[in-house]
Amino acid sequence: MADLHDARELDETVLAKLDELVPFAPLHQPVALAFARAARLRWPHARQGVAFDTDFHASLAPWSRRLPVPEAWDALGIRRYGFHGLAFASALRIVAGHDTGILKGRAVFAHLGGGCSVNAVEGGRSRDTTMALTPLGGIPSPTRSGDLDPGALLYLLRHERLDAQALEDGLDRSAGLAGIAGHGDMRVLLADPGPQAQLAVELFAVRIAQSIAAMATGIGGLDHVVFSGGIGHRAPVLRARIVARLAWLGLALAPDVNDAGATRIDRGGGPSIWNVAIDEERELAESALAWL
Ligand SMILES: Nc1ncnc2c1ncn2[C@@H]1O[C@H](COP(=O)(O)OP(=O)(O)O)[C@@H](O)[C@H]1O
Ligand SMILES: CC(=O)OP(=O)(O)O
Ligand SMILES: [Mg+2]
Repeated sequence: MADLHDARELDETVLAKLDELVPFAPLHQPVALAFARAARLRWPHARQGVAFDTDFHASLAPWSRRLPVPEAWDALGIRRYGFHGLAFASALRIVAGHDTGILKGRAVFAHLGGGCSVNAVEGGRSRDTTMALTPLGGIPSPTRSGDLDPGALLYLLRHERLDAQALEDGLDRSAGLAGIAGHGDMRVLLADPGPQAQLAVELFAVRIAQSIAAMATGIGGLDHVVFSGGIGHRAPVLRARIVARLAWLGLALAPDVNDAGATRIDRGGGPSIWNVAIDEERELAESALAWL
């Protein structure tokens, strides 16, 4: 994984390396590779390129990259790589179009979609991020657990005799919001007054607010907060619940502007707060242009 950085030609050698990474992202990698192979069959004479969702995180701080595991596991590649790099790059590009200050300041990005992660960016470079080796780590997502006590997995393996497939199914597809409330659609959960739906939303909002504060701590402060993704961009109520928990950091929304779904949504005076419709495909295309 370590040598797959910059965008490049997608040839058979790179495809074979990407096949080896399927175990790290079972929800994502098989779909992306099937699509790439179908495109090769359909357009055999076209040149095909690839850009990596982890690439934005090549600049992670050493204390973020290294996981606190035995040295021998680190040598196996058990490290933080981070994901949603195309999403964060797009969000950064959009906000920089309004305020170039974000390229010099301390920013925390909350990308809340099918998968959710929070990212610390200092001077335009990623320094820390909540997802780690796989898109299962970090904050909870609609159907993924996020971080757990690793002892819980040992207990399930050893005493409940769950195998790796059962753990993967549970953690990737039946956990997160869906684990608590039975399904992971934030639209439905926000409209559901039932206790399980409310617990799921509250847990989600608190964990994200905590992660924003934690990410800010790693980069020594907070000048900008940026929301993106299907939930982050489309659910003003959730943004309000998250930001309300960060008032002690000086964050304050302008409620009308937030409800209207505007791009800049803070009240002024504290860190700026942004709400952006990202374009991951454009980031892919920009990477491809750089490679060509
Ligand atoms: N109006 C909305 N309010 C709250 N959540 C929404 C809204 N629209 C979409 N979502 C949620 O956004 C998520 C999908 O986010 P998106 O970034 O589009 O997905 P993906 O990561 O799969 O590309 C789904 O969990 C969906 O429930
Ligand atoms: C990397 C990742 O988790 O992507 P998504 O949020 O689109 O599932
Ligand atoms: Mg996504």
